[in-house]
Amino acid sequence: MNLITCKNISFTYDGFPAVKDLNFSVEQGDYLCVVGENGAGKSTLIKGLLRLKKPSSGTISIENGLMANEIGYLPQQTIVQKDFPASVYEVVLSGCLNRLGIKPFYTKKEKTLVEENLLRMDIIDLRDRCYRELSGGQQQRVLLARALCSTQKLILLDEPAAGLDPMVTQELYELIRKINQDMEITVIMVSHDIHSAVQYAKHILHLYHTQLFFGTTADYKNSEIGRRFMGGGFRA
Ligand SMILES: Nc1ncnc2c1ncn2[C@@H]1O[C@H](COP(=O)(O)OP(=O)(O)OP(=O)(O)O)[C@@H](O)[C@H]1O
Repeated sequence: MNLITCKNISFTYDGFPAVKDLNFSVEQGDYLCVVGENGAGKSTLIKGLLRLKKPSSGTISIENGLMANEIGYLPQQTIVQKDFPASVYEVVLSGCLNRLGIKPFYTKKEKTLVEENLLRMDIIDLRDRCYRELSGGQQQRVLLARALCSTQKLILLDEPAAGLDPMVTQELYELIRKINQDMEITVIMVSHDIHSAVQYAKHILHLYHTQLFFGTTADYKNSEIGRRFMGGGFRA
């Protein structure tokens, strides 16, 4: 069953094309990696899926009862975000904002959800620590727990492993795999790490200002573009 269907979507900035003619769909339970070189249009697409940026043409259909505010999002980390002066608990609790509705305060239900996700991400011991004092890997676990408070259906991750050392990166990918397999949450992840992308993802979307490939990971590995990109010798 499709969760997201994109038909002929294009995005522009001030009239200049950023990425165009994207046609792909994401099924419930899928794990899609969006790959491509710098400036290919990956983050722009993520902003489109989050409704932060409107396509200049084409349609994005969000289906199967998924509301736009039920998407968990782990943004690309900026210096400012890394320096956020709040406790781990507060950062994770803020992921429940979309559940508040007209309620003025968080209830036991949201607080229980926060505890569950702190446990799932193995960061319960960090709950009272200041977010900005944590290591990069710990910060990403906090942001994953926050994203899981926002959704039971879909998480979007923009370069979650950027700046992490190889061991912490592997641990993070394993956590994301568990979120996908054990919690049955659909994953859409932007990644520069093509080798891990083909190790974990079920589908690959390769962009370079347009769609160069969309299909299963097995087909991507056997494709000309997949072989070239994995070999490091890719030029569009
Ligand atoms: N706010 C903006 N204003 C103008 N142009 C932009 C803006 N954001 C992105 N672009 C342009 O849109 C194109 C796609 O950028 P985007 O950030 O989506 O690529 P990306 O694949 O995510 O790159 P990276 O891997 O470096 O993060 C690029 O040509 C970029 O210069």
